[in-house]
Amino acid sequence: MSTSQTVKHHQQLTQLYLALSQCNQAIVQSHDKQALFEKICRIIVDFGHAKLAWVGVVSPESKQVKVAAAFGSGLEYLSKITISADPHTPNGRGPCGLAIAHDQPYWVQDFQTNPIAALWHASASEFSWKAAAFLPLHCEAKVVACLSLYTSEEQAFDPDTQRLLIDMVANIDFALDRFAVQQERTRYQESLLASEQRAQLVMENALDAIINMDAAGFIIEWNLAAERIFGHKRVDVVGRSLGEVIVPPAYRDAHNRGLQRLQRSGESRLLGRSIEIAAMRGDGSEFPVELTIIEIERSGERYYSAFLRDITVRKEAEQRIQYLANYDALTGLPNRNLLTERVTVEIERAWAHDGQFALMFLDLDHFKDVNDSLGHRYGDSLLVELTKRFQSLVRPEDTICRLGGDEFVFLLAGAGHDVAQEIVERLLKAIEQPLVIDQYQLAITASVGIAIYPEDGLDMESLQRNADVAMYRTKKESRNGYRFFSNQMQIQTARHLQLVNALRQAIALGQLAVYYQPQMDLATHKLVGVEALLRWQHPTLGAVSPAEFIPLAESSGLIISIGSWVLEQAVQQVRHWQQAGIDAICVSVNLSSVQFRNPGLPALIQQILQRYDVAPQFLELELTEGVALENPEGAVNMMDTLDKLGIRMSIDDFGTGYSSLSYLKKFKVGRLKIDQSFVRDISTDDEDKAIVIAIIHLARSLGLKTIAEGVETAEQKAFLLSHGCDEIQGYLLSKPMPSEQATAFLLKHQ
Ligand SMILES: Nc1nc2c(ncn2[C@@H]2O[C@H](COP(=O)(O)O[C@H]3[C@@H](O)[C@H](n4cnc5c(=O)[nH]c(N)nc54)O[C@@H]3COP(=O)(O)O)[C@@H](O)[C@H]2O)c(=O)[nH]1
Repeated sequence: MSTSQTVKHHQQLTQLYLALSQCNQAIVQSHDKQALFEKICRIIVDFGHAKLAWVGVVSPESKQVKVAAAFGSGLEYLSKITISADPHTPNGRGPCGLAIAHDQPYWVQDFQTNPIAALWHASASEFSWKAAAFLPLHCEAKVVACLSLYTSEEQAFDPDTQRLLIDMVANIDFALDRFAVQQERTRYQESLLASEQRAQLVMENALDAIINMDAAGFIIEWNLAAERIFGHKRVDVVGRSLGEVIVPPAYRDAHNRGLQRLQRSGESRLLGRSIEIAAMRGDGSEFPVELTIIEIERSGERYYSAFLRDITVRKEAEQRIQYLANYDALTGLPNRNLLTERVTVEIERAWAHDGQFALMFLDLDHFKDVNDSLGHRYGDSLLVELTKRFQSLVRPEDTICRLGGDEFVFLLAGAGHDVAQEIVERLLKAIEQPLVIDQYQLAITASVGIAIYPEDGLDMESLQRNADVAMYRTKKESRNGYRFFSNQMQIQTARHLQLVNALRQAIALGQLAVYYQPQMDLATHKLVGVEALLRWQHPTLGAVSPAEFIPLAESSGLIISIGSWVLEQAVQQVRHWQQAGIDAICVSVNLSSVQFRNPGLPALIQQILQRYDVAPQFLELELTEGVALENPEGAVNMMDTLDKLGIRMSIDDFGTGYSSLSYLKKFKVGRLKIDQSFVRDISTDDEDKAIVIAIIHLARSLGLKTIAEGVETAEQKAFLLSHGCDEIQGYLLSKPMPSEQATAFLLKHQ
């Protein structure tokens, strides 16, 4: 190198050192990379004798290099070019792109001729650039930008210059790292601030009480919800122990023990779990809360956040639901659910100690009448009043349950037959005492059935079923009384079930038949009628008595279809007889109360009579006293309607029931049938004689005829004739006969 060249080189290096020192000052003074890039470009041009310097930032996604800062001549050149760092595109394979892609400085000492810079030769000659350098800039060890500088001299970047520029770039890299750290720190601080502000907002607007404590359990934060829920102001509680402020005295020891364990071992059964506990308000009142505690570690210190929700309303609702699930809303008595639980406990107890207990079913007699006549309000009041009486009569260990309606069940703990009997008699006596509700004096009775564990059942279901069976037996036989369950009842219940099931199909299977028993006028000795009597011949059960199956047909509702069928058979039979020349015979058909209450009865009878073209006076309906007197007003109306249709009616089994003479006068009946129980011993029993004579006189005074049933002997017949009885029916004449036999009988005796 010549002397002049050496001097020039020396000057050039001096300039570059100056540029490096300026650059370092710029690094110290700049607060962000944009400002730094701008200063760097200016320094390189001003002190480094470059014609142009620019910094291009690489987009991580598109790899496009965008000018971030530039200084020097030929700035317009930068607006024309597109540079990329993607080596798959032509402008990505230039010196700038390669420097970025390979992460290495790229020195182009002959910029106007070097083929790598071919795309930029024209611009280079336009702006007289001879050499150029491209140096990747880094941030956190990644290439993020490129510093490009152009000189007017070829071969401008000798090794010393290159080293100085590389040092400069290393310093810029250091500055970029620092900016990144600062930026990250600023972002973190901003987000920390934001999250603290958010946390504060959440805390103050939370519906739940949020209480922060230090590790010793002293309150450090107390939000607005805590003020509202506990009735303590923040200023009054911060610094105080949580236990002292919100834990009721009864639980404070336990709270303190838990806190000590937490301090000792860092463990608590409460941490991170949600539990329900009792808390205390400022006024000392206790209330239930749901509590969750979490642990927070801040700068090596442990803190605790307690979240507390007032669950008073929820607890009350739960208690109400629990109550409704187990108690009857009207009387407050346990319901079936609770009874089941208590019976289960009682069974376990009795099983373990070889003990016993009683289950008692109580059903009020004719309670429906109270509801129907006075309204449900009175029905309800009656149940409530009776409940009070029951409660005063049982022992504390007993359970009274209302199943619904007028059905009560008593679980008499440890009670055997004698205790149960003593209690039920007390109860029945108490029920009988009239109850005064408003202006009404109500008299009611009850029917009770009792089953004893273990003889009448080992489980709730069988005890309940058997007590029910016994109760129904009481209802059927007497009402206002009680029965203990017996095996006989069980057998009967099973038979009843069997009969009802068989009866359902009896008509369809042709098992039913109507028999006819003749009736004779005592004065004329002429046959005046027949009674239609139903017979059931079952293939395996044999002949089933109507005395047994008619009540079952009534209680199961089957009597409606069976009764209609009997009516139709009887009327059809009359038609056949009339066609056969037997024309003065009236058929009497027994009518059950269920049929008699059916408003469709008159229309049904009319249809049947029309269908067989039989005049109404050839049909008589036999009603028992009970049927007629169950609802006398309704009976009078029904009888009036039937009477208007020309149908005859009689009162069956007269004398066995309680006859109201005032109603009897209003009933449109033509005959009273003297019950066979009075006829049976008429020759020997003076009382029966007197009753029969009285019935005959009564009938006569009301303008009614009398017919005696069950007449078996000539003696009975003679007695009845001598006392003015009009007609007789009984084995003396004939037993009930099937249709053909009855036809032959009538033909023979007419
Ligand atoms: N609702 C309906 N009830 C009916 C119907 N068919 C019959 N019944 C009722 O069933 C009860 C029993 O009837 P039954 O076994 O037929 O007994 C009747 C006669 O057979 C019997 N009787 C007749 N004469 C004598 C006699 O001289 N001695 C004697 N020991 N028994 C005799 O008496 C019963 C008469 O019944 P009733 O006149 O109706 O009181 C019975 O209550 C029938 O009413 C039906 O279709 N529907």
